[in-house]
Amino acid sequence: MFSLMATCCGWVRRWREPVRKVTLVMVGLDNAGKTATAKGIQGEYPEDVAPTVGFSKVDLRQGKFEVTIFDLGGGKKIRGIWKNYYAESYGVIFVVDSSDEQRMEETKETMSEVLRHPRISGKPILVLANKQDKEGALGEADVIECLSLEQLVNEHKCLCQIEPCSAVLGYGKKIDKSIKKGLYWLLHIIARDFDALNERIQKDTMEQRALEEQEKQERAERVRKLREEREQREREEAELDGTSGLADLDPEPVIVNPFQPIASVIIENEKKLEKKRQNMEKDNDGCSLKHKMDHEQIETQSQISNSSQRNSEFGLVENYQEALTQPLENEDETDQPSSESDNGKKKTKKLRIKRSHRVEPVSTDESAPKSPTPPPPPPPVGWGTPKVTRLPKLQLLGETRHNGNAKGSVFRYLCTLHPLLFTSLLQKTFIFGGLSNPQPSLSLYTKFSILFNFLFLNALCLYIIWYNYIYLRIYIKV
Ligand SMILES: Nc1nc2c(ncn2[C@@H]2O[C@H](COP(=O)(O)OP(=O)(O)OP(=O)(O)O)[C@@H](O)[C@H]2O)c(=O)[nH]1
Ligand SMILES: [Mg+2]
Repeated sequence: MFSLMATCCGWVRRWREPVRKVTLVMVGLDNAGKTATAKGIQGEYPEDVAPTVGFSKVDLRQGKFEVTIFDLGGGKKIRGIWKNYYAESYGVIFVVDSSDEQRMEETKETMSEVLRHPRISGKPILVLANKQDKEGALGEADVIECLSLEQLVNEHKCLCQIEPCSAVLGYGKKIDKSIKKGLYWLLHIIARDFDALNERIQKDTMEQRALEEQEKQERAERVRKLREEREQREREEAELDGTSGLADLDPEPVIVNPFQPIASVIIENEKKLEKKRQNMEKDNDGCSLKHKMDHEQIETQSQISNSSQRNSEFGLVENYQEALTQPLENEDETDQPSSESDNGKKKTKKLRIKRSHRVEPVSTDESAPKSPTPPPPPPPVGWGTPKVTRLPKLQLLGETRHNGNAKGSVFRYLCTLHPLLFTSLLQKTFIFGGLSNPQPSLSLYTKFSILFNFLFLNALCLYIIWYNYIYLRIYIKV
């Protein structure tokens, strides 16, 4: 009777207990099965899990506990973040891949590191020897032995429970009972020492937050200093640049600017051409005509360089020279008799263009016999816009000045534009034996067809005449 009453009192006491928020950390090497286990606890299908980068959070209600599990990524590079979660955790779930014997040493070191941490030492730890479903997986005793678990937990005064399990066997209510049992044990231990643990966690959390705040301020200070240093450096560099700008004024070897004005390049090219020509002159001293021609060429080139069509390319200048040389030479040949006959007249030089592909020998020998009928010189062409023989401006008929009357103009216009009229007239004479009838023996059918044709064409012509007459009336006051 008394025992029944005591049990009832226990139930009532537990029922009246406040809801406790508990935070747990789930750690272990990568690929151990942490996320699969967490998913199974949460009631989700534990397969199709990807490696955790950072952490994932699982919330569940277990009796009077609101449990939050931080499933932390187990990769080597992520393990550094584990310590950030130690302060607020009431206990640890350490997942071990029992089937991976080769990584047991690494697992042992990692576990030792965790338990050694001041914010974990003394807190309860649940070791899940996972992947028991796999062939060759180590049993509970082997895992304890491999990890030297007893020694570790004794060393760090941690209450420990090991559960051989498989995270993929089931999930939710059908989760592996070992996982469920292990979780109950952990929560039970936490509940038992909750007040002491809670006090420690509050303290550790405050310290952790203070530490984080301090680190944050230190980081901000570091960033500020770095920024100031950078700004200072930039200012100094700017000042240095300013002084170096003045230093540029000092006479120092000047690097020749490759981008020079186009005019200077042309002048330079002209000088080069002149030098070339002078060399050629030396080779041919006796030729005064050539000298004269060269002089003219140089003059012409200077005109070119002054014109708007300036070109800095040396090659192009040479092309112009070639184009100019040939006409000048030809001109010399053709103008020779006139200059001999009439020296007093002022000679106007005209540039003439020849087709570049036509090559004519330069006649340096003046005494050479000339052809009796020299070819007519090519038409003169200037460097400006060539003169075009313009067509007479089109005018309206009404605006043209004719000697005859306007009606005569209309008739001429119609007769010119519509030869059909004349065709029909010819047909008329042809059929009815007018002026000439070359085929008098035509059949009646042919005559009718021609007559029909004649009538149709006449009608068409009349329509055209009428249309033109109406159209032209607009322009001509008949
Ligand atoms: N056979 C078997 N496979 C499991 C078991 N638990 C997890 N796995 C598989 O092991 C692989 C890794 O599982 P995870 O849960 O991602 O491992 P983890 O510890 O979270 O890995 P990290 O997130 O990288 O730290 C997955 O392919 C799971 O399906 C198990 O009990 N048995
Ligand atoms: Mg994971």
